[in-house]
Amino acid sequence: MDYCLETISLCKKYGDFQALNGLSMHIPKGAIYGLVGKNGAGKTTLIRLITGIQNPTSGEYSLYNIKNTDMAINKTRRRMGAVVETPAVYLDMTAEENLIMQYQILGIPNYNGITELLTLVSLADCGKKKVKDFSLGMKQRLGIAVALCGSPDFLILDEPINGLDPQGIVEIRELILKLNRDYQITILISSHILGELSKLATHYGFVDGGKIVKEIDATELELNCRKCTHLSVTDTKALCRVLDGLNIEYSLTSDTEADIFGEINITQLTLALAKENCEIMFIQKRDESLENYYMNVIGGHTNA
Ligand SMILES: Nc1ncnc2c1ncn2[C@@H]1O[C@H](COP(=O)(O)OP(=O)(O)OP(=O)(O)O)[C@@H](O)[C@H]1O
Repeated sequence: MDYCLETISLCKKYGDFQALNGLSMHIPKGAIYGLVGKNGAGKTTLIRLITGIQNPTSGEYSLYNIKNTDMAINKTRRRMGAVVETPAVYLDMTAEENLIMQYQILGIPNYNGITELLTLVSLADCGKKKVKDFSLGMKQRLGIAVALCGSPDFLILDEPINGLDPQGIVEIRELILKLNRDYQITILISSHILGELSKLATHYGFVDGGKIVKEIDATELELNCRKCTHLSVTDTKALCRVLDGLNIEYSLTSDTEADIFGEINITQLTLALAKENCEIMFIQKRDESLENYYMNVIGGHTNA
């Protein structure tokens, strides 16, 4: 497998505190890798190490097969863009000025790409506006544009949707998908908002107590998780008779509600229930699978 980033037993100590405790992870090229973990699990620490903001206490990592101890790592890091913690933007400058400044820092001789970048992050009409007047979502998108200035093929986003409203979340999601699909950018997203991650990620790493406790790709996760159809009916006894007759697995969750596992034919079920004078009041496909899976994986582990 061709990895964009591989870490081997990474450790980071802050004084006596072991923030990373032998973390090994593998991000395939082209992936959207969801780094999932509760507060304090070590996500930001990992990102600080791989972006070169801090050094590991022990262990190593390779970026595009270049080890962190290799002299070439600084050059290779230029293939990486990152938004760590809060977007690195200057509030008293306009969006355009922020991008010009980043171009200058990177030594890019002309500013031709700036209009395209602003368009890409849906800020084309706001280039001349001061960032202090931006919404949080706009600041986050500008932060991503700044991270994209050097045309990286690996983008790291630390909790990119924290604090955003639903519209802001959709805009960031669409941008991430576009960068991955149209620009072939590998993306690492740290988040604890599982429902949102599950709409994006092709791979997951579950981190707890400073180490990865499980890595899994989205297809494997799908196979491991049970989707269910949740429904509310007027008569659960009738529902049980019908489901038993159809040999369908289910679980009653209240006097009127049940979860049905596996694929069901809704028409067949509705007709069978009607014959028993039972009506369906409410029906919904549920996909809490990632959350359940996460709880099972994390269960039994505690922070170091
Ligand atoms: N500079 C530091 N000095 C001491 N301890 C630190 C330092 N930075 C982080 N830690 C501790 O290391 C642990 C991991 O922190 P980290 O920020 O990596 O977690 P996280 O998974 O990103 O959590 P969150 O979602 O809250 O940002 C935490 O217990 C934190 O208190």
